[in-house]
Amino acid sequence: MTADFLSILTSRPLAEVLREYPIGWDFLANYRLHSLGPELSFSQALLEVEEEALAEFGLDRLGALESFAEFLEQFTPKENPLAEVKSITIIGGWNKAKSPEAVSLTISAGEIISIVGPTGSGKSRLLNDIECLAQGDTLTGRRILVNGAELDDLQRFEMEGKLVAQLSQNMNFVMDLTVCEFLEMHAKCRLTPNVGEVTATCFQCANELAGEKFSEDTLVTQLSGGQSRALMIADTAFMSESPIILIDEIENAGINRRQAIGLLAKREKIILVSTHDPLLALSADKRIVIQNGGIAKVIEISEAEKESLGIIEDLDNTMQRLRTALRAGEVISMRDLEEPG
Ligand SMILES: Nc1ncnc2c1ncn2[C@@H]1O[C@H](COP(=O)(O)OP(=O)(O)OP(=O)(O)O)[C@@H](O)[C@H]1O
Repeated sequence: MTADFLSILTSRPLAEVLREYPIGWDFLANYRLHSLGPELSFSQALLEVEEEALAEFGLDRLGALESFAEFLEQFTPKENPLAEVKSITIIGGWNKAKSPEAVSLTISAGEIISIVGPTGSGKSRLLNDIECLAQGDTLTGRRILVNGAELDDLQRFEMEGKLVAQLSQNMNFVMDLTVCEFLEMHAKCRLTPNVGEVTATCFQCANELAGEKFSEDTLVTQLSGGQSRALMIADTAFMSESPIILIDEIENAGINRRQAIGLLAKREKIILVSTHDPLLALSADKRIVIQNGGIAKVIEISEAEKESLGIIEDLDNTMQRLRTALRAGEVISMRDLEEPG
């Protein structure tokens, strides 16, 4: 791969290389080479640079060429085979009573699956099995296939941590960055092209999801729980390469939950949401019902259930309105309950 970049740097005009790999400007700036002739190849342009100028950085011409090639290799996103995750399949294990789960469920990219069940029934356990790509070695005995195939230990090790992004209830930021700096840092770390455009989109989208607006200059440590969740959802939707998103409880986050889930699904990701919230449970394509540690049913959301979403949304809006009114110190009257959402 470095050899490919050596060949690019010796054959193609520098301007063209920098258009394709803008990160190269950082290297040139670091070595005070930013005013090299753009119409020449990097190796030709180097001939015009004083040897002493390079020696200052402990380099000769060949060293500078090799360093630039290595730099470009290091900071160029590699093809991500995980982006090609088209489906996962959950092969049932057993429930807490050791009865088998008679399930083989395939979930495709772009599908939303909700997971419902009583408290303590095993919803988070199912999310954990998916996150660790269980191969019959967790207490449920489940196996998770990727694109229909079992994973060997090496593939599992390579994929673990990259396949799945978890959005959990509590988001605590530890760095004192502004929202803008935080998004930019993420975009750069993930080698996202068009950093400015992506961070602007993320910011706008997070603000649409959050109940209360915040500015680009707000410190992330000062965001409310709901605002933090909204920021992380937008960040995951636009910048994360993980093809699977696991969401554990967002009902109390004070954000537009349906819009958030829809946004993630639009990015052709596999979404699993563990929830006690009827609005979220019915906004999915299918729902998994967990009982006593096992998958008891998989229900396809019917047209009739989808039709009921309008009424549930009205009820939900009424609850939101009451919350807002109570927070603002208002007194609730029967009219508040009757008003349409
Ligand atoms: N099939 C199983 N066999 C044995 N133990 C299980 C099984 N499934 C879940 N458990 C265990 O049951 C406990 C409760 O499970 P879990 O935390 O996943 O429940 P939950 O549905 O997410 O609860 P909540 O709604 O309160 O978040 C955990 O200790 C989990 O490891």
